[in-house]
Amino acid sequence: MTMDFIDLPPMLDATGQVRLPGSKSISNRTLLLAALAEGRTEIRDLLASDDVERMLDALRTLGVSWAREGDSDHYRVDGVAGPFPVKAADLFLGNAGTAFRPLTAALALSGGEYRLTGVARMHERPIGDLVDGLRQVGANVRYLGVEGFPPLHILPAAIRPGGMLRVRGDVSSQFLTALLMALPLTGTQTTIEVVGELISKPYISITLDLMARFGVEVQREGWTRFTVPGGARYRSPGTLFVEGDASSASYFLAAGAIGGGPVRVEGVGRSSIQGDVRFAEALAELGARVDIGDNWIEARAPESGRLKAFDLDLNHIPDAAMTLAVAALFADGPCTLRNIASWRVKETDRIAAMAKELRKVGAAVEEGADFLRVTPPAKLVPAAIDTYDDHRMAMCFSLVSLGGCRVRINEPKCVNKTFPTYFECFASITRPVPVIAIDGPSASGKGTVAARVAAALGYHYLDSGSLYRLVALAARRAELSLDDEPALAALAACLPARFSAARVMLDDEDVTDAIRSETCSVGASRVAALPAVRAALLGRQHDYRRAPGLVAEGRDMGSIVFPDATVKIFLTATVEARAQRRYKQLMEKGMGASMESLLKDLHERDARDAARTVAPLKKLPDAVLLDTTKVDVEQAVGFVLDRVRS
Ligand SMILES: Nc1ncnc2c1ncn2[C@@H]1O[C@H](COP(=O)(O)OP(=O)(O)OP(=O)(O)O)[C@@H](O)[C@H]1O
Ligand SMILES: Nc1ccn([C@@H]2O[C@H](COP(=O)(O)O)[C@@H](O)[C@H]2O)c(=O)n1
Repeated sequence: MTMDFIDLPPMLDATGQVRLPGSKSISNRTLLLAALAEGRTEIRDLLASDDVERMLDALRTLGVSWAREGDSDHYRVDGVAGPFPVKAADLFLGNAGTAFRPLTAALALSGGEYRLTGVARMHERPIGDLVDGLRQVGANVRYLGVEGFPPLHILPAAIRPGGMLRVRGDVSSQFLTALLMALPLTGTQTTIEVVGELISKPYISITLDLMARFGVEVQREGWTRFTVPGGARYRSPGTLFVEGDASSASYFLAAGAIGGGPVRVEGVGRSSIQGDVRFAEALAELGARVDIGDNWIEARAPESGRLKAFDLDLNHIPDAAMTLAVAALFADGPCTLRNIASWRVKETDRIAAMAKELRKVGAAVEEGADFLRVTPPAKLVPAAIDTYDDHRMAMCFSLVSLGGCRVRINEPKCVNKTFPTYFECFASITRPVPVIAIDGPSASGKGTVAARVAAALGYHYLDSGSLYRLVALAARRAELSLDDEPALAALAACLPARFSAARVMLDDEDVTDAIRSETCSVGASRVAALPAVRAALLGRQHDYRRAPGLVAEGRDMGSIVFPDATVKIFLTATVEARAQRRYKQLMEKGMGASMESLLKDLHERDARDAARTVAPLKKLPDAVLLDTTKVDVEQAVGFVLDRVRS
């Protein structure tokens, strides 16, 4: 099976504005409350994502009528004014904790028979504390697999009126949320006592706030006792606007703090009911300059340019805290994230996953049951990041690209869980390090023009042909056959080559002239036709992309190596003109040559470069043609610079 991935190039900076998608926590809570309420609720700006779809699908199966206004994010839900009318159903809830837990509670009190299943990871996420709580009021909930975990079988039961039930608060606050939202279905006063220290309290605040908007005021004594009044019934508030997702805001605010900024997120602000808006405070403690309005937050890099090391208790912002773990890569010292044990039972074991992936980019990481300590590396290392079907892993690690380091995000579609357009939004506020790609046949003048353009712009310069020439030379010295693809690829992967000033070194030998010999030219063109050799040289070429920019020349710069190049030039000249230039060049270097053999060699190399199956030389539709047959070097350089500046 092939792995899907997205490659993020190193970014120059981050600045701009993002309209946030709706909050997942508010969207799924609002849908459930609207479904159980009396009357019609108009929900504006509902999040469009996998988790919300799971909830919408389930509600429809359970007999709730809802409709979407065209393609918009506006929905109309006709509440059923009490327990669900459909009394038997099988529900698949994916990996949506915000659907699974509250629906479990609401269905356990609905007097029907239901089976609730999810993806494999959902079946590894504990639910025993919620089931124990529901059993205390008489609910009949059974485990279909492992005791304490989904899938669940819910059966009709006589719910005992009133009284008291106890639930653990130190594993997931969603258990308490689920009970609170479901208990009004009993119609009797019930008090919930929280056992253990309640984690993620701000999420309970969201629950209480939304219940109140639907007409049910829960009495709270600290964070230990919650009383749902008798006779409480949900009533539609009419229209309800879903705030932007504060956890999703964290990636963009961190981008502003790391990549210069300012980056502004719209949809959350001072008046938000989401606990994760307090990520902005944490970022400010790291030295970022943060401004906040009623419905927006903006972040910029610290005055000093570098984030400060931190040691923070992040229990109140468990989701957004993940963003801080990656922001730690950009801090001026070791950073500690404390009180994050709940990460272990999320979409994946986030402490273990975060530690493993941070190490890949060069950080030193210490992990404990409920903490992470991240020591940033002196220099980030390009890596392929695994995402564990966890949207937040994918979104967090996009920030690595702001450290001048390319990063590959494996299985990026996991962002669909909460933010399907995440990578488009990230692209809209970031500027990749620009690349000018100049491709063309041998002796067309690519190298000469590219080097001058790079000098004029102060950019780095990549002569990709020299890498193939080096492989050919090293292969000859190692007496490798030019047909032995695996051996040549292994050689290419660890080529001991260095480029210093205008000299090319192989080990400690200056091979600048040696790689220009006709034998190396022919050898280069042969090894360049081997896919494994090309693949082995790809990462090395990508590493040339560094701020402030790169001019790269070769045969496949615009097509394969830097397909997102800002400017693509196909530089060519007639084969006769090219042969003459090469002849003159060799004569000037005191090297003998014959026009006849040069013409033959160019014809052969052109044919081989154009005919090979991998990365064949050809002009791309998005490349600009520059024929230099009758154009001198100055004019050619001017042409490219005009394109870059236009
Ligand atoms: N527009 C031009 N007019 C005349 N001579 C040129 C022009 N462009 C380049 N040259 C000369 O042609 C010779 C070959 O150019 P250069 O080495 O830059 O080509 P190249 O395309 O990089 O070749 P290769 O692919 O073999 O490395 C050089 O001596 C260079 O000075
Ligand atoms: N991107 C590239 C660059 C070069 N090649 C092959 O290497 C040979 C030598 O390149 P020069 O630019 O130094 O002439 C060339 O003939 C190509 O076969 C390539 O495939 N891709």
